[in-house]
Amino acid sequence: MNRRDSVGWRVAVLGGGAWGTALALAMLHAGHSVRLFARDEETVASIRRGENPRYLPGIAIEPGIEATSDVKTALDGADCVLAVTPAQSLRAVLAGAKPHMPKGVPIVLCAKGIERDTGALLSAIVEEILPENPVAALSGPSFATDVAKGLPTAVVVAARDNGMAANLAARFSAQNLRCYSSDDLIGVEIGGALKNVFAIAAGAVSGAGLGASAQAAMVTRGFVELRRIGAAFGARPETLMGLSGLGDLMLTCSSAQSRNFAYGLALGQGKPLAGLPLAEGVPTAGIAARIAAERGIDAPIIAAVSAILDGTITISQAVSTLMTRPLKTETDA
Ligand SMILES: NC(=O)C1=CN([C@@H]2O[C@H](COP(=O)(O)OP(=O)(O)OC[C@H]3O[C@@H](n4cnc5c(N)ncnc54)[C@H](OP(=O)(O)O)[C@@H]3O)[C@@H](O)[C@H]2O)C=CC1
Ligand SMILES: O=C(CO)COP(=O)(O)O
Repeated sequence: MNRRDSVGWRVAVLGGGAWGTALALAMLHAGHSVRLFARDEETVASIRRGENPRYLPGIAIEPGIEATSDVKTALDGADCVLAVTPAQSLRAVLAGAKPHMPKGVPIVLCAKGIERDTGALLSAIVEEILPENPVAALSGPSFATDVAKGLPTAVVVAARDNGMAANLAARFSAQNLRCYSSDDLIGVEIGGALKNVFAIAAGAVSGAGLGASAQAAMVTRGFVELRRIGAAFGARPETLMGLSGLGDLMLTCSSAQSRNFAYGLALGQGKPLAGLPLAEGVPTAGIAARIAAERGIDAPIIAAVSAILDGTITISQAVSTLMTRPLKTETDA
């Protein structure tokens, strides 16, 4: 669909954090009416006042966004639902929303992660809890503050059905949000989930003062691991070379604006980690390491990040282990 043909939808956003609020603004700017569900009354009250100081300080929230702490109200009459809570709480949020979920409307995953306890991709959770709703994912290089400020970026919207992906991409696109479409749902999910693990690693490399060369080498070899795991899940290589793999990796592995990078930075500097903002790569590292081990996928950087986060090895031990692995050709599988 050409974006000119799209008419305003009623979009429900589940999640009143940084990304939920930024996407609510983006949807408003794309011509939709928006209801945002936040479980926290104070967040609802702030958004109604025109701000979300806890999650998006300094950003004005336009009055068109209707905030509510009642999920039924948020979902009533929705044409489309954006799921924007952390990956580890998606299951609980969808279970709470299920009795009020309009039948057949697309659920668009905007979280990035793999469920820690089950190894499930987020699309599998939607399909399990809401089998009557088609699932899509929106991912790519997009810091919430950038999008909320209306700075330009490009993302990808994926669904198994190409027509649905193209329809959603057309409807979500606005002057400063260019949405590409893809039918590689799994590829888009894997790219977004795993880049967070390498963003933590990049931050740790920076924080530990290992140098820009080490950082570039680590991100490049991390991308090899991302592609290996992606291949095992059936992701297409070109998807992982795109916005949701390489694009998001470039963004979050190079900027302390990334919460995952900032988490790694603190780790590398030996600073306290308690109280830092959400870093999705933390739970995803552990489960990704387990998945790689179980499937026999060589992913030493993911294993190292997981072990560092568990406290079983130090960063310098991890570096030593990675640097003394047997030599091989660069393109070995
Ligand atoms: N921020 C960003 O730049 C981007 C984030 N993302 C992804 O989006 C997802 C959400 O991130 P983000 O919005 O930034 O996170 P935040 O930490 O900013 O906000 C999380 C929000 O989810 C809510 N929440 C958490 N658990 C539940 C629950 N069980 N039920 C209802 N609400 C819940 C929180 O509510 P409460 O305040 O009550 O705890 C809060 O409103 C993550 O997967 C992230 O990787 C993707 C692209 C960009
Ligand atoms: O995914 C993001 C940007 O695309 C946001 O990354 P962080 O969660 O690391 O801030």
